[in-house]
Amino acid sequence: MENYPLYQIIDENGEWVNKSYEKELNEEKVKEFYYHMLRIRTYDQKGVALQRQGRIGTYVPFPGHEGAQVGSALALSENDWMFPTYRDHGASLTFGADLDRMFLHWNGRIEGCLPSREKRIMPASIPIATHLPHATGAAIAEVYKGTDNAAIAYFGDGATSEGDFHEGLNIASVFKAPVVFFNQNNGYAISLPIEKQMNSETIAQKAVAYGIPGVRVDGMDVFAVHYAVKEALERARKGEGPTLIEAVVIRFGAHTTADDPSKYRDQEEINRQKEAKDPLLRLKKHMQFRGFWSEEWVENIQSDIRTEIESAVVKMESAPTANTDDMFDHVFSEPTWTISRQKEQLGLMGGNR
Ligand SMILES: Cc1ncc(C[n+]2csc(CCOP(=O)(O)OP(=O)(O)O)c2C)c(N)n1
Ligand SMILES: [Mg+2]
Repeated sequence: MENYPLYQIIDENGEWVNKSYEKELNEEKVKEFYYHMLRIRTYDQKGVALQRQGRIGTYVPFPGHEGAQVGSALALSENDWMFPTYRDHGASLTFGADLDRMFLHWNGRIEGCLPSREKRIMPASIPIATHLPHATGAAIAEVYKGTDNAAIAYFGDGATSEGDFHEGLNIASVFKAPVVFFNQNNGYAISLPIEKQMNSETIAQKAVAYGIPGVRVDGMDVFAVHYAVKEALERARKGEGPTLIEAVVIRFGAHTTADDPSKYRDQEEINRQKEAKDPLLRLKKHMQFRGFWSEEWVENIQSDIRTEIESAVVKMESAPTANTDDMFDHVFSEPTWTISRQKEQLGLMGGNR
């Protein structure tokens, strides 16, 4: 742990721990962070509500992760590559994914599942860690093309126990690929606590095995995440290779809406943590003491965000029902016989075309 101290810029009271970026963190920039965190939280609340009302399928909530997702996404440059997981739609939205299409994704429409047209954002990886070698490949391709674009891969603590994590980091370090491995350590892989998942004290220390820098950052501190990722991206663009960042976060909600966390976590403790550690609350306290906070400003942005989200929901609900053929048509460019057979069987069972 001593070798990987937790990097912080503001503490739980919103006060400075480290003033290195004080000048850059002016009112406009601080408000930009808050705006995006509020936007993705509002989106997330809508996602859970829609699932509970039976209007979308399973939804993956991310409260507690807002600082990590916004801080990292706002560190990227226009043409960088983002490789998110199922929990990182907050990061995708912040980087520029289309909100309307994000809701279509939850409704099973194919338009919502294809790579983003707006930005270099890959479809969310549901298989754990399989996208880490892909991110490494995209980063190496940018080196071949002679650009200074980089890639960022998002993944959880559980993902670091997968072979693909090792393969992605190993090859990236050998080729000095411009990629940032951005881990959100929320201490759980579904219901499995981290102590039962791994024997290492931190995730950052796993960087040693690949000869790359490992950075441990307070993931509830949006500023600390932002500058840790920015510094890693700068190293990547200079040809200095990958970095492993461990952002320590608390997942306030369920793993997905199909999970009941009261079976394996003390809900009272979570409620205490929400009050003490919420990344939005921390930023609000910081803004208050710097005189940047205004209720009127928050009400205005909140109202704009609600309008934007409600309009996306209307578009989602007026879109045609998802076509079951889409599940098969986008797996291979030429379908294998097993895929063709499954598609035919589902059609006979009354698949939806
Ligand atoms: C290759 C693979 N194995 C197992 C699963 C089932 N699974 C879904 S989420 C999950 C836990 C992942 O935990 P973590 O990496 O910590 O991410 P988090 O959900 O906490 O964001 C598992 C095992 C999967 N999706 N893919
Ligand atoms: Mg986890």
